[in-house]
Parts: sequence; C-alpha cells; structure tokens
Amino acid sequence: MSINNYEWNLENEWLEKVLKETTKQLDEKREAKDRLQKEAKETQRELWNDLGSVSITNGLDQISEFVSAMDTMKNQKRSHEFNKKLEEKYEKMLLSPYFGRIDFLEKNELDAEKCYIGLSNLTDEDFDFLVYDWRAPISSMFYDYEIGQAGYECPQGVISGEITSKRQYKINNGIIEYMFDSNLSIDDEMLQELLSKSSDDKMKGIVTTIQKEQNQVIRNEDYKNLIVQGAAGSGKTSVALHRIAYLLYKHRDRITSQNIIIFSPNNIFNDYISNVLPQLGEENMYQTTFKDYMHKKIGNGFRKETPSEMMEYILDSNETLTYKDRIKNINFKTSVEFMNILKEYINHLETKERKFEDIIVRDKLIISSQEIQKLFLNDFADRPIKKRLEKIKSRILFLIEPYEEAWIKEIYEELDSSGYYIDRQEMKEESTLTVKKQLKDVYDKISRMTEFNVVNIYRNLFKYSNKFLNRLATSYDKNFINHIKTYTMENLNTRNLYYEDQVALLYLKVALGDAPATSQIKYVIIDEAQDYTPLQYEIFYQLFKSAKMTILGDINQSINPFMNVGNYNNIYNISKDDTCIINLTKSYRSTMEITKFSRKLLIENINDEYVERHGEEPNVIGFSHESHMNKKLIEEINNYKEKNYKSIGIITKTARETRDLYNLLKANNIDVVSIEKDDDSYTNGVLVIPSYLAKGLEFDVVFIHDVSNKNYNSEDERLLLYTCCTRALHVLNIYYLGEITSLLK
Ligand SMILES: Nc1ncnc2c1ncn2[C@@H]1O[C@H](COP(=O)(O)OP(=O)(O)OP(=O)(O)O)[C@@H](O)[C@H]1O
Repeated sequence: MSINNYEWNLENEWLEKVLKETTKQLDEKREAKDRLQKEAKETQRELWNDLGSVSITNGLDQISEFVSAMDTMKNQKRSHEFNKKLEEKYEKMLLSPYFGRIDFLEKNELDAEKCYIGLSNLTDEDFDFLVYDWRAPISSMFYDYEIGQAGYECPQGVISGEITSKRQYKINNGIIEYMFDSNLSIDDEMLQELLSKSSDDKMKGIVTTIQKEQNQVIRNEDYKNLIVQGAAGSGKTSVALHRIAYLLYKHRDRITSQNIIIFSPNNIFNDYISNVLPQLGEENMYQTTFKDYMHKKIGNGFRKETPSEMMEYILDSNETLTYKDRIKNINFKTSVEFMNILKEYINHLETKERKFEDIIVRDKLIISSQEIQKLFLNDFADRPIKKRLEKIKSRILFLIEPYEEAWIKEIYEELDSSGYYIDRQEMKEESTLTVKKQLKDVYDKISRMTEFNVVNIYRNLFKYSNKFLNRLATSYDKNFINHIKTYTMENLNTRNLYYEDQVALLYLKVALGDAPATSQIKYVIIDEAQDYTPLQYEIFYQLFKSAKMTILGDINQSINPFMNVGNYNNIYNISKDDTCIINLTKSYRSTMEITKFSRKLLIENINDEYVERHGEEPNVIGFSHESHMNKKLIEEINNYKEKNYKSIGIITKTARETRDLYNLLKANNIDVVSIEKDDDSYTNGVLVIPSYLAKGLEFDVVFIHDVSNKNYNSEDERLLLYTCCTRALHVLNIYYLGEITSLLK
C-alpha cells in the first residue's frame, strides 16, 4: 500500500520529534558522563594525596577514608558503565530509532495508540512512550498479529483490542529510506530484501522481521524446557539469541548475561554468533562448547580426543581392523543401553557395601568399620558418593583429633621432664612430629578408604564386566562385550581418552558428585542439539538442575552418525512434565532452488515451507580429471568474487582435504583462509572448511568439493552432505570426480 504525502509529512514530523528527544537525552548523558569523569579524577587525586601521607597517629582514620574512597570509585565506575551503555543506545537510536509501528485500539478506548517499535524504549518527560522496545509486551503484537483483533499479555493480564494499522520502516542515518503499510504479520518485502543481501562478516540480528512462529519461541516461558526442532535455515540460532535478549530484558531485575550459558558446536560458531547480542544492545552470554566444558572438568593427565578429531577419524575411514574396533566402541558407548548400564552402575555403587576398616588409635577403637558403613549407606545416603566419602573422612579426623592432641601432650610432657629440651616450640614440634609419624598408617588407611578416583571407577566397570556389562548389555553377545572390555582397558592404560569415553567419565563424575551442579546459571541454551547423545543430555540436566533449558536442533543435520540424540523422545522423557516440543516450519536461508535440491537428499520428505526467493539452480558438475576440477574451481571463485559475493565457502569432507585444497588455492594466488580445528576463528571471504565444522555457518556461495562416489560412499554421510548443501544462501556448486555419489543420484 503506498503512502500519501500527508502521511509522509506526519511520519517525518514524528521522526524529527523522536530524534530531537533522543539528542536531548544523549546530551544529558554525555554531560553526566563528563561530570562523572571529573568527579572520578577528583576522588583519585584526593586518594593519592591521602595515601602519600599516612601517618602513625591518624593512620586508622586515613585507612577508613581510603576504603570509603574506594567504594565511591566503585560506584563511579558502575555509573560510568551505565551511562556509557545509555550513550551507545541513544547513538544507535539516532541512526535508526524504530522499524515498525502498530496502531492499537484498546478495548473500551476511543483512540488508537500509535506504537513505534525499535531496539530500545524511548520515553519523553511525561513518561509517554515515543518508541517501545521490541521486547516490551505490547510490541509482541507487531510480530503476532495482522490488522484486526489482537491482544497481548502483560503483568496486569491480557489486554485486548484491535490493530487498526501496521507499518514498517527502513530508517538509515536518521532518514526514512522507505516505509510501507502491511496487512501481513511481517511483510515479505522486507524479509526478501534482507535475505537477498550478501552475508555479513558475522551473524546478524533479525529483530525487524522476526516471524510469528519464531516470536512464539522467543517469548515462550510456559515450560521449564523447550525443545525446538527446525529445518535447516529456519532461524533456530537467531531465535536462540533473540530469546536471550528477550529474557535479559524481561527479567532485567534478576538476571544478567552471566546467568545464561550457550553451548555451541565449536568455537568458530561461537565467534560467528558473537555480534548478535551486542547489536541488540545486550552483553554476550557465557559461550562455551561441550568439549571445552568437559575438558576443564576432566582435567589433565590424559590425551583427550576432540570431537573434530573423532569426526575426522570416522570420515577418513578405512576398513582396517582398528577402524572397525573403534566404530564398535563408539557405537556401544553412545547407545541408550550403555547409558542405562552406567545408571545401574551408579545405583550399585551408591547402595552396595564398601570396604571399610576399623580405625584404631593406640588400641582404642575410634570408629568401627560397621559404623563407617552405616554413615555411608544411611546417614549420608542423600549425598553423592564423593561427598559421602569426604564427610566420612572429616568425621573420622574429627573423632581422632582429641586422641591425637592428648598423645601430643603426653609426649610433650615426657620431653619436658627429660631435661634435654629448653625451647618450648622445639618440644611442640618434636612431639607433634612423633605423633604424626605414629599415626601415618592410620591416616593412610583413612585416605585409602575414602579415596575417590573416577577413572578407577570407570575402569572397574570394565574390569569386573561379568557383573554389569554381561548381565545388562542384553543386546550384545559375550564376545562383543569382552572385546569392548579389553579395548577400553587398553586405552585407559595408555592414558588415551576417546571422546565417547570422556562423555561416560564426565557422566560418572557428575552423578557421583565430582562436578558439582552450578546454581548461578538460570538459563541454558543448547544449539545444534541433534549432535548430543542422550547421555550428554543427562549431564546437562544434572549440571544445571535448576536452570531452564532451550534446546534447538534439526534431526536431519545429525552429522555424526553415532554421537547424536537419535530421537527427541530420548530427551523429552528426561523431564516430561516440564518440557514442550515446538517446530519451526519455514526455511529462510537459501533460495527456493537450493532448498528444494537439498531436501531431495533426505530419505523422509520434509514439507516445511520456505521463503519464495529465487536464484540459479545448483550447479552439479562432473570432471574426469582432478586438474580440470581444480581449474574450474579457481575460475569460478574469481568469478563470484567479481560479482561481489562476500563469503565463499569451499566445503571439503575432511580436514586433510581442506589443507590440500587450501595449499592449491594459495599457490594459485587466491586470497583464501582455511579452518581446520574447532578453535580457529571465523572470517568472511574465501574460506575452505571441512564439512563437520561448517554446520551452523552460512555462505553466499558454497562449493562442495569432490562429491564423488568414492568420497561420499556411505549412507552414514547422507545427513552430512545435506548439512553442507544447506549452508548456501544464493549459489550452490557441487563438483565431483568420476562418478557422482549415489546419495545424489
Ligand atoms: N525472521 C527472519 N528474518 C530475516 N532473516 C532470517 C529470519 N529467520 C532466519 N533468518 C536468516 O536465515 C538464516 C538462517 O538462520 P539461522 O542460522 O538462525 O537458522 P538455523 O535454523 O539455526 O540454521 P541451521 O540449522 O541450518 O544452521 C540467517 O541468515 C538468518 O539471518
């Protein structure tokens, strides 16, 4: 709907008013900042003057002044940071104060309120809203409703009424570039424009075009845990980040970014998403990866495989005996059956009698083995094993203490009366040392009895496999279990921890109380959720017991055939009553041609919608010689660069291929960067990257290198290839040597 001159004038007047108010408030903040800076300098100067002359006579007074000056400085720093944030907010608002408007006629009111919606609130002197923050309750109607009956929830209850008009704006540098009225929830025009752009350096916010179904995930607080299943490019990561911004706004009086943690697939991805929250005016939450978190908890002393190394091993497959052994091991240890065995094992450790001994000091029974057993199985039974053992140890030491002291006193008196010593201190040390020596065996016994070594506990599971593995692993035959047993023991003996063993070990650590749950974290976000096993979810649930979880993934992007969730029911059942599964059903990233092409790779049809954005059909090109394939690749990279595409991703199957291709492109004068490890950082431009590290990322142009039958030869690689194809926004090129993979036939 076009907008007449009269309306344009009104809009320009409104914008002027908003900008004027913003400038006024910005000036006030700047003045306040200058004033604060002066005051801070003054406080510092006074402090230095005082410090320089601390005297003996009035030293205490000066120190107390010093402490109070420190407090003042801390407050000044806090106010300065607060002002700086506001200054940044107003500066942003001067460029683009709002992007949407709804006119809302509340029930029983005569006039509709014009609600302008932007990144932050702006009120005038009378506390009237000139702009509403996109996260304010009233703003939700902008995303949820078309023109007509509407309503929103606020602390006072549901407010209902009617949206009489809806408008979207593109304001740049304080000038309205364009605006249009729209009946739809969010007009496709703006979405199309955003999606057709070349990708930015890093992921960008979608606040102006959040879709209704996305908004419902962003604001959903009805359940403790949300599981969001969404096709490739349906905005899961974007939604996760906007949800964080929403929670930080809504609960700003009780949570900060430090109460939120996001688990990302790797650090490249963490880097890639790191701009979104600052763009939305919020600080980044705590970003980590499962691997980093786990490696910190497991500590040193072992060679710990990374998930990338595991993927590289799985993909760079050869059919050797060692390979087959490893795959068997992964298969078993990532199974739900193994998880249940671990649970049973923990239950057994917690309820069976342990080997304790009587504690005797100088023929006096301090505590009997039965009494210790009782402490372990009854008195401390509500604690995990490690905590029980710690408590038992301190209880025994507490019981020994009076006997030890009496003994020391006795020896001291003997020494004193012997006449050999004059110095009291010397006598004290000597008597203490003598008693400690005498008690060494007792202390050693206590340490032995209460020792907690999770690796040994894990080892014992395999050492005494008859008890558990053979009895409980009913789907596996005895030879298989014996094989797993030997395999695991050999690896543990060489201090080699495979990724699947690390997860099992961490689970034991958490369940047995050696990695305490944290209460600081109130919200946990798990992205690429399909790539965690049910056992990993058990760990999440135990570590963050009281936190609310948002779990976002796409089962069709399970790139690791073994380390994946399998089915959402596996995690839904962990916390059934508090969990809700939501689907995001529309894809935004790729052109229709690329989306349709990629979906053909999937065995099960997905009928999710996609944005009607067109581009060229994917180019699938076969070559008879590698040199021809490489020549074409170089030509095309230069072509796309000339066409001004900002990001070109060349996806190889493995890191080994990434290295080779990177060297080749470098030798051909292409300005290229390679990513080979999970800790590398993300850059725009021409990038070569192995398939499993490309998940979650996106590129204007994607080349998938060597999709021949030889290279992608296993059904297990279908979802990996699908994930690679769905990384493309505008152009997808698939090159293969000889015969194309049967997955694409
Ligand atoms: N409502 C929206 N408005 C504009 N762009 C959107 C919207 N939703 C998603 N996008 C864009 O679509 C692309 C894909 O989004 P995102 O990476 O969040 O999806 P995803 O579901 O996490 O993807 P994948 O699972 O394939 O990694 C991004 O470029 C994002 O900016």
